[in-house]
Parts: sequence; C-alpha cells; structure tokens
Amino acid sequence: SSTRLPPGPKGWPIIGNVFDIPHSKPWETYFQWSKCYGSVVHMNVFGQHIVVLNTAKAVSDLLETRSSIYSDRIRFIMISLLKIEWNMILMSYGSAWRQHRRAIHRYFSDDVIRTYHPVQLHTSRKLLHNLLQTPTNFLQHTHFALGAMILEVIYGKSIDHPDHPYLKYANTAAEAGIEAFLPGNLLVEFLPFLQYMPSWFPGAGFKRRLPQWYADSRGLHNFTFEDSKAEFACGTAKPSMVTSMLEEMSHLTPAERAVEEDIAKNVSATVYVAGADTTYFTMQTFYLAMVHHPHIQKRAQEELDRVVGQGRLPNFSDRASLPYICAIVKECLRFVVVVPLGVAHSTTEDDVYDGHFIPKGAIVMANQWSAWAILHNPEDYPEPETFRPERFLKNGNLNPDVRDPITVATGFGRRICPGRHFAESGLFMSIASILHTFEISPALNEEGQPFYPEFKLTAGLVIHLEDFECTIKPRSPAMEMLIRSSSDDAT
Ligand code: HEM
Repeated sequence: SSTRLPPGPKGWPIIGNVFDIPHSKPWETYFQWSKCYGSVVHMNVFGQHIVVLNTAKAVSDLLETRSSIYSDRIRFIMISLLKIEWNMILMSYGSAWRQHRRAIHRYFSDDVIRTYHPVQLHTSRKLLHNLLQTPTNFLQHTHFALGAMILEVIYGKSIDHPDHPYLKYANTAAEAGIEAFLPGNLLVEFLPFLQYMPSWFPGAGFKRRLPQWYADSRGLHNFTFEDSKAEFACGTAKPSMVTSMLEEMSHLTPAERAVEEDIAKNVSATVYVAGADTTYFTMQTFYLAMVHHPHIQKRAQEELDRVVGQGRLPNFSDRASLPYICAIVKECLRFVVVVPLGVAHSTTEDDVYDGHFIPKGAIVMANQWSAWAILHNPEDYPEPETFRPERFLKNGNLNPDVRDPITVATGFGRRICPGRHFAESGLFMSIASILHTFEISPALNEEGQPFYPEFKLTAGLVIHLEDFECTIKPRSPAMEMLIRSSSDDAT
C-alpha cells in the first residue's frame, strides 16, 4: 500500500503549512489548489494532517462509503477549555456519541417531525404578524421565529418574546460558540502550551473571553433543561421532546436515570445550537434573493395563488402541490452554503485512496462550496453563480435527477445532520407563508432610488450574510386582513 500523502502546497519544517492556511474564504483557496494538486489536497500544520476533498466523488467515496473510519471528530482543546463536551456535534465517534445520536434521531426522524408541523405552522404565522407590525426588523423577527420554533419543539415552551430567557441563553451560547471557534482563537489547538500562558501572551488573548463563553454555554445547557424538568415534575409542562424523554425514564433506577438525564440535557442543548442559526442564515439568503429576483417572486406567488388561493394561508398539506416553493428552498440551501467546509471529520484508521495515504487522526474536510466545487459545480448546477430555482424542476415537478443540496449542505455519512428534514420543512413553511402574503422589494435610498444590497459574507466556521435592508409590504389589503385574522391562533 502507498505511503505517499496526497499532494498539496509545500510547507516549512515543523510548522508545515501554517502560513498557507487561508483566513478569508478558505474554500476558494482550497479549490484553486485542487486545480494544481487534484481533488484531494493535503496540508500539514505542526504535524497535524489536514485533507480537503474538493469533488462530490471524493466526498462520497470517503465520507460516505468509508464512513465507518471517517466519522470521528478532532479533539479540540477549546472544547475542554469551554467545558462543552456535552455538545454532541463535537463528540468523538464512539459509544457516547452513538447514544446521543440515537436519542436525537428518535425525535427528528421523518415520521416524528410531522408531529412538529403545528409548531412550525404557528411560529411561521406569528412571523407574518411581526413582519406586518415592524417590517424593517424583518431579520430580527425571522431570527426570533426560527429560534422559537426549535425551542418549542425541544422544551414545549411558547416563546412569545425575543427577551424570553430561553432564547437569550440559547443565543448568547450560540454566539459564544461561534466566537470561540473563530480561526484566530484556535492557535491553541496547534500550540497547546498557550492554554497555560497568561492572557497578555501573544496568541493567548482568547483566555480573557473564556469565563464569559463558559458562563453563556452553561446557561443554555443547564438552565433550560432544569427549568423544564421542574415544570415536568409539577405537571405543568407542555408535551415536548424533553417531557417525552423524561417520561421514558420514569421506570429507571436513580443511577440509570442520572445517565439518561444527562443525555437528554445534552441533546436538547445541542439541537438548539445546531439548528436555530443555520436555518435562520438560510432565510437571510431567501430575502436577499427575492430582492434581486422579482420574476422568481412573481412565479412563486402565481403558484401560491393557484394552489392555496387568496382566501387562506398555506399549510403543510399544500407542500406537494408547491414544487416551485420547494425549489426556492433548495436553491437557498445551495446558493449560500452555511457551513462551507462542513464540520470537519477525522479518521480512526490509516487509509489509502487513489494511491494516496490518508493517516489515522487526519482532519478531513469536504469543500462544499468553492467557486466550482460540489454545490457550485457547473456540471451538476449549470451557471452555478445564478440564483435559479428552476434548475430543480422538470415538467413542473421536482426533478429527482438533480442532486438535492440538502444532502450535501448538511454533511455526510454517519455524521450527516439529523435535523435536515426538520430544517427543510421549517424553511418551506416560513418561505411559503411570507411569499403568499408579502411583496419583498429593494429598500429605497435617500434619493428614493431602489438599493440592491450585495451578498456580503461574514467569515468563520459558519458563515452568513451581513445585515441588509429591504422593503416588505403586504401584497394586498386582503392579505393583510388574512394575516391579522390568523394572528389570534398564531400567538
Ligand atoms: C439549514 C439548516 C442546517 C444546516 C445547513 C445544517 C448543517 C449541518 C452540517 C454541515 C453538519 C455536520 C455534518 C457532518 O459532520 O458531516 C450538521 C450536523 C448536525 N446538525 Fe445540522 N444543519 C442544519 C439544521 C439542523 C437542525 C434544524 C438540527 C436540529 C435537529 C440540526 C442538528 C444537527 C446535529 C445534532 C448535528 C451533529 C451530528 C453529528 O455530529 O453526528 N441541524 N448540520
């Protein structure tokens, strides 16, 4: 077997490719490299092997077909510094991960998520109501709606206000997570001695923020679960993922129960951290795409008028008859890939692929979105830089031959995102409801001219668009009435 590592940029002794690692839009640099080195590119940073997969084939051959040895995660030092071992996304491949994964899967399988449709429906309708009240705050309203949607499923709480303590804990924890894992704070992963240095030491500045990051993530992990558990004990809790987990534990011994409670607590916090912002960021793409493409909006509204009609709001039974709306959801997931390099996998055994050696313990990343890689690859998606939902349709129906972006944008193999179907149905309901009732158009600048914001991205592990403005108005007085009359059952 081969001992030749895959090709890649030539590094320096000891430090390896530390200076080659790009800080801005790394997926684009990795793709450029693939043009000279091939679809599998190798780097080494202080002895840590890093492998980037740049084609759908390499990703599927390794992360899917050989998933049994490509499903580990890296043991980030930051995880123990922040004490977030409870976060299942970051768990090593093994029995603890398996137990957590099984628990999440039970509550987010295709069958079960149907029981969450009423929550997704009423939070989407509440969103319409908020958009009507203060349309300029559309981003805050949407962020709130998607956070509330998932918190209600997990803890059974109707989150009626952005200041609700659950939402506050959840959002500060999510922000702390994103900040802690920004590339600049991760030098400690390669130079572990930095964790023992005072915070004034170059590269150790992150230590100043550690207590706050820790406090924020602990708030989400502990407070929300303990609060729900107390309500469950009093018999006042509404049915939810947490209450049904607690019910299932009722026959266990106290020791067994403690173990199961820990799992329940971990998965409920993980689901929020993993599911709320990712879905919200996809909604940002939706609004901006609608500002830029009025003809797409018009076509969507024609479909809604034909299928749903002007006299009511869309519901889940309309989904199969709204292929164009479903295609818009797919195009949003493809167009701006929220986790462009996925969540890094790691190997548990040595492997050989295409004559190249991939060592045990290597970090393996799937480049989902470089200029032309997987989700922006012109063979699968002609004119990949154009927002065009039609690419998913054939004779007016969804075309099964076009690769569904949800199967790429949400990861691979045994670590594939267990919340992908829930995410897609939440996006569908929010987008269908908004398009049915509102017209989204450019904001006007001081001269009264339409202003078209650019797709400007933030950097990091999870990317999203910078805030922007747009105009959101009810499509007609009748639609406004419809929203108002639905708001009673939506609150
Ligand atoms: C548009 C929305 C979403 C996107 C783009 C997204 C993306 C991802 C990605 C890229 C991964 C890493 C997969 C891998 O390692 O190969 C992941 C994992 C995960 N996602 Fe999602 N996700 C979304 C929504 C959700 C939702 C709504 C939930 C809630 C149930 C969720 C729960 C999780 C969990 C628990 C994991 C960790 C899986 C594991 O490590 O075994 N995600 N997601």
